[in-house]
Amino acid sequence: MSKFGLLVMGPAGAGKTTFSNSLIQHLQNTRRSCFYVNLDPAAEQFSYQPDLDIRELITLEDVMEELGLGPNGGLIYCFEFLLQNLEFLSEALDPLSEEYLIIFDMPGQIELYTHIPLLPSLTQFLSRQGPLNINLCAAYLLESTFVIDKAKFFAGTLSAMSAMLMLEIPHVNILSKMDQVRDMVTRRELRRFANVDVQLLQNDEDDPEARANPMAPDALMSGGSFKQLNRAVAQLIDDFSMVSFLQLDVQDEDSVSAILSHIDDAIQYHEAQEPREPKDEQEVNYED
Ligand SMILES: Nc1nc2c(ncn2[C@@H]2O[C@H](COP(=O)(O)OP(=O)(O)OP(=O)(O)O)[C@@H](O)[C@H]2O)c(=O)[nH]1
Ligand SMILES: [Mg+2]
Repeated sequence: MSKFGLLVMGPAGAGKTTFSNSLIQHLQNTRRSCFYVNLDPAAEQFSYQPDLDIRELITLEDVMEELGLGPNGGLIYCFEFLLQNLEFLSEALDPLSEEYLIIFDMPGQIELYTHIPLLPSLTQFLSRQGPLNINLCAAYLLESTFVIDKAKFFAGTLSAMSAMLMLEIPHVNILSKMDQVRDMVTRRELRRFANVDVQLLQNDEDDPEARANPMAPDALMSGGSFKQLNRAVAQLIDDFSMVSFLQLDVQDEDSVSAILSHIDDAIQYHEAQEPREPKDEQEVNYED
């Protein structure tokens, strides 16, 4: 039988730990079991004490001090060390039953999600292709405040897409910290960002505000070669047409619950919890 797990990923400060905590709170409120794994070797404080913590194996601080590495090199060393000591994960996770949702709270270094092949190796080990046989889903968080600066938003969208393509596991993208943008952007506009309407990236050519303030980020985006780059990025995202975002407000339990429903669907959690039908007696007789 397989287990269930969620990799909470995304750039630094996107709200991964806060989301993990609100998810744990919601799971507890709805009497579901969860197992919280911190995989950030530089994490400092937690509202919920992790059930398993990479810092018991290795910490970024020790690596930086003892090997003289910087924070990014140090993080890569920590993940390589984890991959050489996978029994640290399997000893804790193997005994868990399929009722548990295992939440992996990941670090925010963006290179982990773009070009370094450490996460694919880790997911391979955790997922159904590996010995732990976990039905895994990735949740990629992007700060909703990025919608204020379209170039930033689309750069973030590309990083989400890169993680999706690299990990090859079910994936939900989430715009986090929605409380921070509700008063700044209309619902209609937010919907366009959530559905990744690539026209948003191309419309600035006719934007009078951009023309009035040529140094504003949106105006810079409409300059010659940048315009061409934007068109190419828009085309790329459009070609894949598989990026959209759910909207998360951690203060609102309904919002957390709606996101969990998407995750449950992706990992087919409820199907596994349904009691299995006893074999039809007639069918057994017929087979006999
Ligand atoms: N207003 C608001 N602030 C938030 C929300 N989620 C997180 N924050 C704040 O954003 C900051 C970063 O949140 P974290 O949850 O630590 O983000 P993280 O992605 O785990 O960060 P790293 O692990 O350092 O990459 C903290 O100051 C949080 O209080 C949110 O939904 N709304
Ligand atoms: Mg964190």
